[in-house]
Amino acid sequence: MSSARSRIPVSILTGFLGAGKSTLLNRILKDPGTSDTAVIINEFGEVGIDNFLVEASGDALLEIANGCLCCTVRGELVDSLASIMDGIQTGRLRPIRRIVIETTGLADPAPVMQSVMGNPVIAQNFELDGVITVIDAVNGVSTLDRHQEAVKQVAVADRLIISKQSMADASQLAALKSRLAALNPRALIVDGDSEEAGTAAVLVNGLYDPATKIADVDRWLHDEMANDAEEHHHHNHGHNHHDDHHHSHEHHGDGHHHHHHDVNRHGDDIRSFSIIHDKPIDPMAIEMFIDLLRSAHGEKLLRMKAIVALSDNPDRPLVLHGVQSVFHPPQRLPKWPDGSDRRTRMVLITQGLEEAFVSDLFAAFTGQPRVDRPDRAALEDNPLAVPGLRM
Ligand SMILES: Nc1nc2c(ncn2[C@@H]2O[C@H](COP(=O)(O)OP(=O)(O)OP(=O)(O)O)[C@@H](O)[C@H]2O)c(=O)[nH]1
Repeated sequence: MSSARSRIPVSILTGFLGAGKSTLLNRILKDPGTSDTAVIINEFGEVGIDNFLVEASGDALLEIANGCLCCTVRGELVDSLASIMDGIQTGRLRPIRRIVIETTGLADPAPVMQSVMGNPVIAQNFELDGVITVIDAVNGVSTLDRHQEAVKQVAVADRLIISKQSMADASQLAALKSRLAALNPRALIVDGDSEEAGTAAVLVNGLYDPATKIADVDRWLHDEMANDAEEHHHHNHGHNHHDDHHHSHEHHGDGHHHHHHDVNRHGDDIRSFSIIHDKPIDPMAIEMFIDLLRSAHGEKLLRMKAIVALSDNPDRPLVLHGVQSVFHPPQRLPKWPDGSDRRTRMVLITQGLEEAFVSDLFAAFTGQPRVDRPDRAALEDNPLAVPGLRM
């Protein structure tokens, strides 16, 4: 497997939090043209949720959890690719014709691309075929204004897929398109609602060619190469485990990241944490919890994903998706995806919003008493009793 012709193409699917990457991937994977495609998913929160929302089957799906592909688990990406290669060569895996890597919404795509292009062993067997970036038609422009990662994701793309067009108006869409054209004039723009967007062909882009991108991309990729050279000594950074029920992965310059270029990579105040709850929750309580969170701090809520056990019918969990202050209509699943674990699991990615605020609010609504915090009855009477809720 060392000749250039037999290298396996790798497509990177990226896009900001909640843009619609998993939704698109699910559609693409239904195309028979992807039957020999393996999928690597990187989950940013510490509770696996994406792995059962993406409907790939069996050994063709690998999940890299507990960290972000672009920094903490970069080595794992290389390991995953190596193990896929080994599996094919030893016959443990059926032959694979393409790999899709779905990055987290906050991933800086440059180091992910660099892992494929820059590692000599990996580059012998795999080639980066292209970057597909999903952009949400409703939140796209404001996301690009606020998040450098999103700008990078757009700038490096070979194909830009605009999702949620039916939810946007014509002027929003026009503004987004002109912004995209300025950032990346060469990328193909595809309507996420079109049939084309859900086909295997979308994954095929031809070799990534830094020379055809705007100058900034060259610089990021160049920076990553320089950083790689100095990174070899130290790339183990730990996670911040609080207690059994709340885990956080904080991306800020507090010493988690021992190599300087990772400091502030995701901005000072972006954090990810999860909430797990054992008992079914009253539907009204969850609704009020979401409403309060959203009305008070919607802008700071970069992403929320949850599967919730409701007390009215605990056999049919509720799936919640929030992106900034936009919440998609909740979906009631016919049954639990993985029979054994029926706990409520919630992953939040916030910017400038403390975990304690969210977990205290959740505790108040689910009847777990906390010292010095209003309980649910008090909150229903007077929502402004929540500390931090007054704007
Ligand atoms: N109306 C509409 N909704 C969409 C579209 N694409 C995605 N969604 C909804 O947007 C929400 C987020 O979609 P996901 O596919 O989970 O987004 P993601 O980019 O994988 O999210 P992360 O993994 O958190 O980064 C879900 O509720 C989807 O149903 C679209 O084209 N139109």
